[in-house]
Amino acid sequence: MEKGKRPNAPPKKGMGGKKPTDTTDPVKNFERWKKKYDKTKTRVKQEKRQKRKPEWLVEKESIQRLVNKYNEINAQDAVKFSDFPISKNTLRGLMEAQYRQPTEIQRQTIGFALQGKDVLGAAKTGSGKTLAFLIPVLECLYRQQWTAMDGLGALIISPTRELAYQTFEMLRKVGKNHEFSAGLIIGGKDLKNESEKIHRTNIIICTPGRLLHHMDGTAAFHISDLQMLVLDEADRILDMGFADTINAIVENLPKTRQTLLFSATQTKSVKDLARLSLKDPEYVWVHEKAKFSTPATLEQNYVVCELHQKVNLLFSFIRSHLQKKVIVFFASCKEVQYLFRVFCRLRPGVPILALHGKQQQMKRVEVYNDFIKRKNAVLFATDIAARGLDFPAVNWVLQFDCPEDANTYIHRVGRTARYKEGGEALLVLLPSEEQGMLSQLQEKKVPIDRIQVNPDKLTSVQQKLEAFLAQETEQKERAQRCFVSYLRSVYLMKNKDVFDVFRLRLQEYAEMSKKKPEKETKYKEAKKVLKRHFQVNTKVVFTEEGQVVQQWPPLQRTAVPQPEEDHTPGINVEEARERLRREDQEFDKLEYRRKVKEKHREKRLKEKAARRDASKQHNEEPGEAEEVEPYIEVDSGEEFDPSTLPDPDKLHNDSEEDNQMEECGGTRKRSHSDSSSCSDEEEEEAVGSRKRPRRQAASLPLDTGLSLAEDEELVMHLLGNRS
Ligand SMILES: Nc1ncnc2c1ncn2[C@@H]1O[C@H](COP(=O)(O)OP(=O)(O)OP(=O)(O)O)[C@@H](O)[C@H]1O
Repeated sequence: MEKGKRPNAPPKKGMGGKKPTDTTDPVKNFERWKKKYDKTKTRVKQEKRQKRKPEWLVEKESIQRLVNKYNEINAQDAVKFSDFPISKNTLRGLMEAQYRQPTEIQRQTIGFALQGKDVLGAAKTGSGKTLAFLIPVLECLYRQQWTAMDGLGALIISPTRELAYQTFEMLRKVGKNHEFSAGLIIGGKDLKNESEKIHRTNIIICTPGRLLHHMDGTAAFHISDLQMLVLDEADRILDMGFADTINAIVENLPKTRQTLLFSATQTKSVKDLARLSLKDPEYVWVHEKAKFSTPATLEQNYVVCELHQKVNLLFSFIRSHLQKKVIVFFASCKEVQYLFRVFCRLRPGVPILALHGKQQQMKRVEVYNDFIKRKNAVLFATDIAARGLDFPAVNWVLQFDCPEDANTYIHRVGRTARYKEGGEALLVLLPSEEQGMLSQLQEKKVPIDRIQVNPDKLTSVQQKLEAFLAQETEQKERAQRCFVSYLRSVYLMKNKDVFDVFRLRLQEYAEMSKKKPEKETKYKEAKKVLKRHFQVNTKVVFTEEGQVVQQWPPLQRTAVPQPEEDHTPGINVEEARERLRREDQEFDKLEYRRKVKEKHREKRLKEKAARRDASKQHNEEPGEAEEVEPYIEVDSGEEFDPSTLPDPDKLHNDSEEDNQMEECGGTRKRSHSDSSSCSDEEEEEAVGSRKRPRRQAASLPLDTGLSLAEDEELVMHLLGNRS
């Protein structure tokens, strides 16, 4: 008997009142040992068997285990990516790229997509839509153990090259542990090289025009096994005139595919596209009930500013935000090109970059990467940068020109305040645009306040601009074209409540200011400017015999007699301005007369052709009614189609900016770039209805697509304002 123990004391109770294990009973001990031994033996046996299995079988079994869990997915409870039945390879890729927890759109989409459903997804800008479709793409191909031999498995269509490039980079990051091949098929790259590789590519990220090109012309391009189609920024794809292209592409894809369609904004055309391309889709509209349609961390304001003060406002803004990263949006390529040059010369003290649709592809990528890397810089851009681009740490978005509509506004401001970060946005409105734009923004749940700018506090760059223009005829020409291009873009805007070219105060804008300072002051100012040694870029081309070749676009020939030579030192700005004004008037009148003549001639030809057709039809039997195809209509058709308008510069066969300064600020660097003018909807791959008339326009006399009376009204208005 043990010391201190009462003989009749009850046995001590363990947890739950169980009796303590009796270690003295040999039979029970043996049974316990046997059980453990059997368990270990089975495990070891299993492991051995597993080891003997070929790798593909092990993988197949693990895939099957994942697939079995698809029906149990509970998106509401998913906190980490690992809460979804996702392959180890994808999970590792996500972790390595520092993505641990899914965002709302990812949480709500991934489950449906894994279950094989079609999804129509919408969420605010910067909310992580890219991963919401990249993860299902990777899983879809992994599930099927897709290899290079299987060819194309997934197709991701983006509206712009930059967005396609960005998605490609993201795919490379999160998909790096898989063995799929991926390719970027966008315009501006070597078509032959693409064609050679295309049949071995499993995931293609592309822009619509280029894709159609390959579908039509590359023999090795097979899409019959396609498993998944993704349409990213679908509304933008349609806005850019790619509806027919997308229709043609979708028609050629196998019906058994899965389709995911994403956009930050929903439009009627997206719904039409969804109807045609998706089967019983799941609608994932993450922020449908949100109070505002823009990120909560974004602060938004607008200012009302007269047209002729806008450049001063921009300069003053940049000067007071030198340590920030800013994107400035303009309405057309011409404006970006012209103001980029002007601001380079003004040297605001921060690097300025320019991104627009008519730069060479290499240049575009270079600018894109450059802006990503910089801590403080200003990017002048057209709407090619408005959608989807994920530049890190952008502090400000300034909209120099009013956006086409509230959706474009939302996408533009979405370049800042991305994924939980903060950001600020400033919209510059003309007095005539204020009411119409504000009511649109309110309707779209955009919280925006008006702020006042004291005009006296603005730095005027007026004098400097005048000095540049007086120094450089070419620059003056660009300014004119920028002006016309701006007016044209305003004239072509559909929403006339906001954009009314006839309410613009053009005279002030054309002259920048009516105020005439003292003559002496101007002279002094011009001398000061000269002292600062502004470099003037000129390009002179010689023939082999050493003769100077006429520049292209042709310089505006002098239409007024040359004044006698002025021997005063420096520039007589007043005199130069007056002469330029008179030249403009004369030149415009001559041009106008020529265009009207052309127009009449063209009209006569058209009428003749119509008469010929009519008589032909009369002789023919009446045919059957045209078959109606279920294609998507983007526009109502009542509206005027701006794509039928040529760019005024196409008439000049614009190849002006060979020797363009592409970046300026701290360091000045010269580089070659092709650039001609375009407004930005003119992404050069646009092969749909928008592009073709444009190409023809380059060789035809000016056809604005408007009626003769409308043409005359617009031109008379412009001339009237300038005389
Ligand atoms: N789960 C996540 N965890 C952390 N960061 C994320 C996550 N998902 C996305 N991000 C980051 O959020 C940013 C925005 O993502 P993304 O570009 O996919 O947004 P978006 O919704 O497509 O925006 P937009 O509508 O402007 O195209 C990116 O920088 C991305 O790296």
